[in-house]
Amino acid sequence: MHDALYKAAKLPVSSSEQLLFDHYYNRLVSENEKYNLTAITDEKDVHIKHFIDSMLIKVFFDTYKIETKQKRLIDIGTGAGFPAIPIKILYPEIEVTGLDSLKKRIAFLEMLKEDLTLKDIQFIHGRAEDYGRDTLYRETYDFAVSRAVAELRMLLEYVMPFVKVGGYFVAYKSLKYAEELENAENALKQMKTRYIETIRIVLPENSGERELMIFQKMENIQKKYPRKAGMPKKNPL
Ligand SMILES: C[S@@+](CC[C@H](N)C(=O)[O-])C[C@H]1O[C@@H](n2cnc3c(N)ncnc32)[C@H](O)[C@@H]1O
Repeated sequence: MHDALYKAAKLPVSSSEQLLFDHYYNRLVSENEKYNLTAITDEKDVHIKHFIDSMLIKVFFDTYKIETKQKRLIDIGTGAGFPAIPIKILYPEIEVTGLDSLKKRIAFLEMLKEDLTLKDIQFIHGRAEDYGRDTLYRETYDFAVSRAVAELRMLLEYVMPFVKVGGYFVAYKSLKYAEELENAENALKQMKTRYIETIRIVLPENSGERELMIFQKMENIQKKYPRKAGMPKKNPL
């Protein structure tokens, strides 16, 4: 149990939720070799840098007084489930989708979903650029999140096609966020997205800081976006 860490981060995690995180930790470490999940394996570090870090979206929800009932959230490039799964544990009422282009990681997440008996969460295997054109997913999410996937100008083209008009994108970034923002002027324009602000949060135990960049989609985007898989990276907006 890592009660004190969660308290220090002002995260109201119950003892049953703590047990889920303990279980998640054990699975991450025991399956790491097979699925190539994380470079961080020290127990306390995983709690801070993966679990607590992922749940920092709470600061955004609280600051903007956002109602989370009957809302849908997608995590682009979720990897071993970050930030999607800790968000699901803290906000069970949110319907969550985790998308990743690595099939192995999706297999791990399916196993974890059973293990933790998580409900209303789905994992999809494929490229963001492909699913972003699929009408089952396009412009159907209230919130999108993404951590450690791509530079902002590429990331906006991956992510914003999924977000409803009026919905938010919370990009989990670090210190270089201002430089990335400067380079994203055209991407923001094409993605009909406005940058609102960056919320800076210090992690417990001197474990660094997190910058949450908040964006909002203002209008539908042109059908030609996202461009075909690989293009946003090869020729960023
Ligand atoms: C460095 S990992 C980060 C994983 C997780 N978000 C985290 O913070 O621990 C980046 C992940 O993004 C996925 N990814 C990269 N580009 C993608 C794309 N275009 N569509 C879907 N997934 C992508 C990769 O497969 C990988 O699992």
